[in-house]
Amino acid sequence: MQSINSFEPVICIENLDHYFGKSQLRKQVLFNINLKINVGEIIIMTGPSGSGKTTLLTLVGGLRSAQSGSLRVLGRELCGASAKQLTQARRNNGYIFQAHNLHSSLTAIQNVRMGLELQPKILPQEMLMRSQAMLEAVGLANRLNYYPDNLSGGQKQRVAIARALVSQPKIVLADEPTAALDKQSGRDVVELMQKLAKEQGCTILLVTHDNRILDIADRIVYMEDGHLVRDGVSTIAVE
Ligand SMILES: Nc1ncnc2c1ncn2[C@@H]1O[C@H](COP(=O)(O)OP(=O)(O)OP(=O)(O)O)[C@@H](O)[C@H]1O
Repeated sequence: MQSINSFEPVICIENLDHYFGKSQLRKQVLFNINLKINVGEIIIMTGPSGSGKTTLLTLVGGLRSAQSGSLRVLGRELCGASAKQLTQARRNNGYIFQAHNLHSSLTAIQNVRMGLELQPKILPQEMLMRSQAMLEAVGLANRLNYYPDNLSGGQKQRVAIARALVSQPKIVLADEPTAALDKQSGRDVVELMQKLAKEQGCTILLVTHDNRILDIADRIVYMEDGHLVRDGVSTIAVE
């Protein structure tokens, strides 16, 4: 197995194309994407609806197979990777989605604990302790045994963040994490992600339409019609 050295970007995308559908219905949705993301960077990917942001995020996350070009994540080539290799790659990632995807029949702490289920060799007691510590870190120490239905939107998204980060993933992939939140909750959630990620030294790739959070990024990449048209340092100020 290849391993990443400290000089290699965490995510290295070269000449990546992607197609959906077969034969006459085949449609190209990503065109010659090139992007390098370094350890600890927070990258926001933005651009119009249908421009290919989620497709690119899911490819990086090993949630779908890369077909053409090169996509190296933590030193592993995902283009042409087997299902087993993709499963392996997914274990290094934390995922946060717009609709938090919490299990409604599990309490906050049980949901967070799910984030550790795939990790080998963690004792049940340690799982609980780490889940509790993570919920404390996101300000939910007094909500450990609440079910999602009894939490606000912002609190649910904080549980989802705790679940994504409890395994101390090297990469966090977030798709519209603030879309369902009001302005203040959205800001709180991304600032929390930023703080925890900096503490853990993890890299964040975040897709958003939310202009109010662009300033948390180290770099913003802009997608249009399947092309990555801009890649630059964040200079955006929040009103
Ligand atoms: N499973 C799929 N099968 C076929 N086409 C798809 C599939 N998923 C996405 N597409 C198409 O690929 C293109 C890119 O979609 P994608 O969801 O990546 O865009 P996006 O920039 O994330 O959009 P949004 O901001 O609305 O979420 C669109 O034309 C979409 O219709």
